[in-house]
Amino acid sequence: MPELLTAAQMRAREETAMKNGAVTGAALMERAGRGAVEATVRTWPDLAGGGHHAVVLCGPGNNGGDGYVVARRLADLGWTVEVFGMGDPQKASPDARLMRQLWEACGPVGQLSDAGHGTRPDLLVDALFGTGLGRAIPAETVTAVAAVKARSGARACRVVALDCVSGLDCDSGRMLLPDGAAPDAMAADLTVTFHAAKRGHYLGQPQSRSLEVVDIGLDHAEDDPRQRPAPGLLRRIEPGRLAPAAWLGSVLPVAPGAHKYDRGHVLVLGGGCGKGGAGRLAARAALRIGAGLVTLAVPPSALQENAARLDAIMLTSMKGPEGLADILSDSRLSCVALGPGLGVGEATREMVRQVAGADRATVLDADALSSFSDDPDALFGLLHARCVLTPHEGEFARLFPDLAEKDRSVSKVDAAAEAARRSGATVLLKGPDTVIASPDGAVSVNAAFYGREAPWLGTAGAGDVLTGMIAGLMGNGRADPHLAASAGAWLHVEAARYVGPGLISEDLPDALPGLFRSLGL
Ligand SMILES: NC(=O)C1=CN([C@@H]2O[C@H](COP(=O)(O)OP(=O)(O)OC[C@H]3O[C@@H](n4cnc5c(N)ncnc54)[C@H](O)[C@@H]3O)[C@@H](O)[C@H]2O)[C@@H](O)CC1
Ligand SMILES: [K+]
Repeated sequence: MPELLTAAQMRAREETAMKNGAVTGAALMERAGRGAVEATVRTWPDLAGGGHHAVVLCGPGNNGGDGYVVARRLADLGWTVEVFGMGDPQKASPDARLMRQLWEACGPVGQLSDAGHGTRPDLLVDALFGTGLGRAIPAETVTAVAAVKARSGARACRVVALDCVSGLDCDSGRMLLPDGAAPDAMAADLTVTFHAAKRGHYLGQPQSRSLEVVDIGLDHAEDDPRQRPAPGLLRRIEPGRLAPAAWLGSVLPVAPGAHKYDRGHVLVLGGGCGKGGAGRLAARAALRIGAGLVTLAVPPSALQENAARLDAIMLTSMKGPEGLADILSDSRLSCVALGPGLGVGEATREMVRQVAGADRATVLDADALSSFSDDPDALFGLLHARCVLTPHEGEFARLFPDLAEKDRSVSKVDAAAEAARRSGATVLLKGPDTVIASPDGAVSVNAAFYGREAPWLGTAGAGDVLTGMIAGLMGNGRADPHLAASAGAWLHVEAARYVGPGLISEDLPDALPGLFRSLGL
């Protein structure tokens, strides 16, 4: 699975290569600019060849340096290129200064304030700011981008951003914009980034429709998605260089000749009469993803309702928390999932105490988390390393108020990592950019961006299904909590995409067989 770098990690990679004498900064910049032009033409083949018109906006740093390379390369291809720059060239790095000079042999550099004059370009190149951004971008850059877009009238020109959309904090995914700017003021159609994607590309609201990573000749760390990510590095959940079947084959309980007991026995604690849908969704997902057996335990009053709805899922009666100890005494139960539909209060707290005390793989969601809003430390005191918490932002804020989204001073990655450290459990913080963090520092992100969008996954019960999927994966014992949560989150999005718009949560577990087939499993 590909790693996602912070700005500092990227700088360190570049500096190491330059110190080793493997490459010069100017050569990296040249490769970046050339790679950006190639990726642009690959994305829009109609832009191949000459005769097109580009406007390139160059910032004061090395991102601007990349922009001057792009301008020169496009001119070499026979394009008409207008370049507008900002900042004092004497203060730029030697590499950026060199690239500006090389461009100046081809054409002038105008003032950013003049970028609105002229005819509609075919391409706008945003080379204003990259990984060196330290604060909100200046208003003049937002004005210049708007002015070039306005040249285009109703037929918007294509926008390519070099390294990132200017204003993107490459570590947190936040947009650092001047007051009054629209959130999507700098939005691009394509981002071409260099060497590896940065964290910010996969966090928050994506500002670019697509993302291309181009190689600039730096070394890549070897990464095997079947292993835990190295602490300190953020991994994007994706099979990467492995085929999905090879990756998921290490996680899914599909070993030939396996007995149903080899595939795990998942216990789901379900809600009372009329509140059983969430538990049933989780139970069905656990069974569909491959658990050998799934038992749903419900209060006696809900037995009839559930008996009428279940076949392969076994049903047992549980007379409140007092009845749980007896059920948990079955040593073949390999994973317990609880929370969806359970209700908030002391009964649920007691169930969590007992389940955590049973020292089994455990997934805690929804009401199992919210029941500890008044005393999160009491929950953390119960948890162990085989627990996975699956909060959405609201549930997360109840357990970790100081890390809550609305006044989060750190990135979502750092918030989830701190939550995992504090709770001693793997924390899966939901969203289109789902972050999974474990107490040992392993962090992964599953982003439904860049062609993996599944907005229809925001539907009632989808979280209950995710709980069941992770429980099913943990129950068979082949995946540790981090890998099970990662694979569960990935499959959850893939299943939603497999079904498409119109999806309801009931569809998700039932999409798994077809999805598995399509993935070659
Ligand atoms: N270092 C290298 O060897 C390479 C760097 N590359 C490019 O270089 C970029 C990073 O370059 P830099 O570190 O120079 O960073 P940037 O080009 O992102 O910007 C840094 C410059 O902008 C100024 N600045 C930052 N925030 C500002 C704000 N809000 N308002 C006004 N000025 C602001 C800084 O003082 C500095 O002059 C990458 O994103 C990538 O595009 C690539 O060419 C690949 C090789
Ligand atoms: K940029």
